[in-house]
Amino acid sequence: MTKRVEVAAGVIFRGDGRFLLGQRASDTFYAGYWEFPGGKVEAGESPADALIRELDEELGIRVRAVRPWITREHRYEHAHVRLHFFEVAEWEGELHDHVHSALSWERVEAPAVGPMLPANGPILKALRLPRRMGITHAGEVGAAAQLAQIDAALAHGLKLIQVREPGMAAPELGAFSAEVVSRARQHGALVVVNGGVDVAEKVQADGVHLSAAQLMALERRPGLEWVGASCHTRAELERAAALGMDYVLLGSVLVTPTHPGQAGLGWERFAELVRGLPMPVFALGGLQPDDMERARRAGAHGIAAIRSSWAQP
Ligand SMILES: Nc1nc2c([nH]c(=O)n2[C@@H]2O[C@H](COP(=O)(O)OP(=O)(O)OP(=O)(O)O)[C@@H](O)[C@H]2O)c(=O)[nH]1
Repeated sequence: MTKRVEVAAGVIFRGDGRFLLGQRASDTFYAGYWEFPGGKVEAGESPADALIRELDEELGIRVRAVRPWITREHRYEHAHVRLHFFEVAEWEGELHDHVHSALSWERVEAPAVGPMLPANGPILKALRLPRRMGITHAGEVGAAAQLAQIDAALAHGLKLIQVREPGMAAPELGAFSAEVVSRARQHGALVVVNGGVDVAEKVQADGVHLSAAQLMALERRPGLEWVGASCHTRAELERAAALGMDYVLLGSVLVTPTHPGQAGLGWERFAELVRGLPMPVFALGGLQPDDMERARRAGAHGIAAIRSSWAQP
């Protein structure tokens, strides 16, 4: 039987948005491959404590705060590893590497070094996913007003939009989505369309967003670059993981104006539900831009919002 290994690894960002990779030394498995700093969890240690220890031993830095992010399993020839990825939120000290043959600060859009450890492909893809998702509500404000709000938000740096217009019939949804895609392209932003794979493909969106019901009925992941789904329960989250979704939305975290009588999950329950998942999770439901840190400390990749995404800054 292959041995099972728990590993903690950290994504360390610096001020210009680049993140750190290390090249494995010549006396290890996969020598020359690139990895996130980290290492094995020792008996009696939590993955977060292991990461703090490893980053001190490997890089000589003292980590003050980590955020749980994604957990993935991979079978190597030598071991079956479970990788607990964290984002390193606060650290001190100067980097002095003690274990890698080289270090490199890389851009999330396109890391230039390689090859990467085989388990890390989905992690690098997840890093490309923006932290904020704006969800449209043209059904409420009208298509022209929504497009104007999108232009303003794109100009202010929004990089991910979900077109969600349950009131539009297919032709109208197609025309509206095509408008959103053409505007987003000019800003290098991604668009996922909620409303079926056909519409998403027809308008050449970057991806498709599935409802929880569509997710539960799905047999295999559609072929678009980004496929995500809305989830409310652990069973839906597990189904999304099994089908290889690139991201999910989980909510409602707080009480929202659209569902006033419905209690929110709250951050504690949110954190419990997302623990150990292999894909990034956006927190959704009554959130404001400055809820970002709270969400990430609870294990979210970022936040998704309707109203607060389109409010004038
Ligand atoms: N640190 C780190 N390990 C990773 C990443 N991705 C990944 O698959 N791994 C795997 O997780 C394990 C990390 O263990 P390690 O770095 O403590 O140990 P190692 O393989 O160098 O061996 P050793 O400590 O026994 O000498 C290795 O099997 C490695 O291939 C990653 O991004 N960072």
